[in-house]
Amino acid sequence: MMRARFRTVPGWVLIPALVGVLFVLLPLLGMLLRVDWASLWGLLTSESSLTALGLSLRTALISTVLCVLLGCPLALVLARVQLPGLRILRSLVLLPLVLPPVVGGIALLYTFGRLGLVGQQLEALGVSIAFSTSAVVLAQTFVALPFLVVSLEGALRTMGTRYEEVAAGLGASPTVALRRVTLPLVAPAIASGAALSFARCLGEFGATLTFAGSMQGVTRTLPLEIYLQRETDPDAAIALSLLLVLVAVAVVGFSAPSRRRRGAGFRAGLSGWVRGAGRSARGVAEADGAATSPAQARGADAERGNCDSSRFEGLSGLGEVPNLQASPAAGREGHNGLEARVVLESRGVDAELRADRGQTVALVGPNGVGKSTMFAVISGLLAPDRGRVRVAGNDVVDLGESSRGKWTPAHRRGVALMAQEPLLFPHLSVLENVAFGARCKGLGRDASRRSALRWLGETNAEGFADRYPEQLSGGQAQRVAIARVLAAEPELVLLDEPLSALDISARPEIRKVLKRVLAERTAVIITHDPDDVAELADHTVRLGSAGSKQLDRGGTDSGGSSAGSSTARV
Ligand SMILES: Nc1ncnc2c1ncn2[C@@H]1O[C@H](COP(=O)(O)OP(=O)(O)OP(=O)(O)O)[C@@H](O)[C@H]1O
Repeated sequence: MMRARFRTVPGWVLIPALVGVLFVLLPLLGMLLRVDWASLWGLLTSESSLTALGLSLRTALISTVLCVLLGCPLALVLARVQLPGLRILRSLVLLPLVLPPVVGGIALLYTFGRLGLVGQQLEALGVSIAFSTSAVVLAQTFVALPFLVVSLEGALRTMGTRYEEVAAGLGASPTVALRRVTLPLVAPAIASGAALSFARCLGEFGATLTFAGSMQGVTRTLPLEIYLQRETDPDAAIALSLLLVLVAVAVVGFSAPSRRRRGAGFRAGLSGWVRGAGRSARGVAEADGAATSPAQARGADAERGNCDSSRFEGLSGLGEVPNLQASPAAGREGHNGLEARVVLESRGVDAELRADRGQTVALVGPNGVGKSTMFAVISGLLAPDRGRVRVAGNDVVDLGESSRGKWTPAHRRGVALMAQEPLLFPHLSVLENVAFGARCKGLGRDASRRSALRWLGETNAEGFADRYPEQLSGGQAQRVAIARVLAAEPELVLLDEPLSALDISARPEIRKVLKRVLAERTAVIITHDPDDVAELADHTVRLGSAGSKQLDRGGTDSGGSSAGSSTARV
């Protein structure tokens, strides 16, 4: 019986799809029917066939290694670096994808041939490339490189940079983040790109014939051997073609994404994250056993983002805290908490933010006023037009007309940023995630793990140490993320709505954990939830169009003066 299910594809699409399948499979079937099965083995194991096969496999393997070595950096630059002219460079680099291979062969000949641009110099050094096995490798690499670049660049763009940003906050230099985060996360794309490149190398014909010629044992690869045999021994040509088809099927099968492969889990997680969904209210509610009715979901939405900052006015104060400008530490040169002044005109942000050492400041204000922008500048993810940021007494940013032009990279600031979604590294276990920061600081493997276990204990998450992030509920993942940030021992913790992706029933427990672990730490928390302010914050700063304002502990306007420029929109 046919199982009823929601269909996303109209039924008629199956007909042209089937024609497409037949279009590819029929010629292969036609060839299969012409195979002389009785003499197949003899034809495949003839000396000329084995020589050509061996040469093809050897050269394709070397070329694929070259593609990986050159293609990975190239894809990283194309996907991540912003330079003028990079789009044009990208089109040029990918040209071999659409160029007839014979044209590629001619281009290589006039570059590396005896009289070519580079070939002349090489000849003078006694190195001759054209019509050698090296020429085969060059021709194959030339045509196959774009396959790896395209496949990896796409994966890097889909992945975005947020995992690297988390890694930087935990103290990972760009090189460490590349080795421990980026490359493992895009490993499936590298593998499938390499498999495609390998297949392309195996099938390469036009560029090889033009640039390397067809000398048995030296440059005559399998496709060239097939072409030659077609003239003299069609049965041998068919047998070798069958062999090439089988190798291609195996390679394409390896490179095709499999639902069962672990990498697929990463990709699913990544694409969900790219969609900006994080964990949906429903998903988290199910994971944590919370209610999921539409009314509750609406309530959670209201809690999450669209909270008017005027709600904080109605809360009663929980204790008198000196206002920022009057704070004895504030404004002093030796202030060792946080002092930030940020101007970024393109986002309409001009604001100041201060936090005394060991205190938690709640940063509140309406949507779009610049709270996350402040965090991005303080943590080193975004450069302001002008501004100064001091963390624990050190200038980490000092940019402006009359300033020294100082910009400390994100991984050297001691500022850890925690976002709404936990963003645990999906390829690392919970224990490895939490040990990440300590490892970046150079601590040994065992010591890092011991420290990670201690922090997992602090956040009541030691029971998940051996699990992978995809095996955690939203609340559990957030507890692990808190442990990971604290295990990195940052000078300053920035929390950007850390509870808003959680169902409301999961929030009190995480809030309790945060209250405990943030005590005595310098922290700033962006929140739209008055409960967070009441329970976690020593001070509240509200950003708004009339300037940033110091509120007292419960969120009540304490009458403090504006912390931003009086003329500024904050
Ligand atoms: N990537 C970006 N590029 C350009 N402008 C941006 C970008 N992100 C945010 N902005 C703009 O910068 C301003 C400040 O945004 P920001 O995200 O810092 O506000 P926010 O106070 O954190 O808002 P929310 O409470 O909704 O998170 C807004 O006008 C927004 O449209």
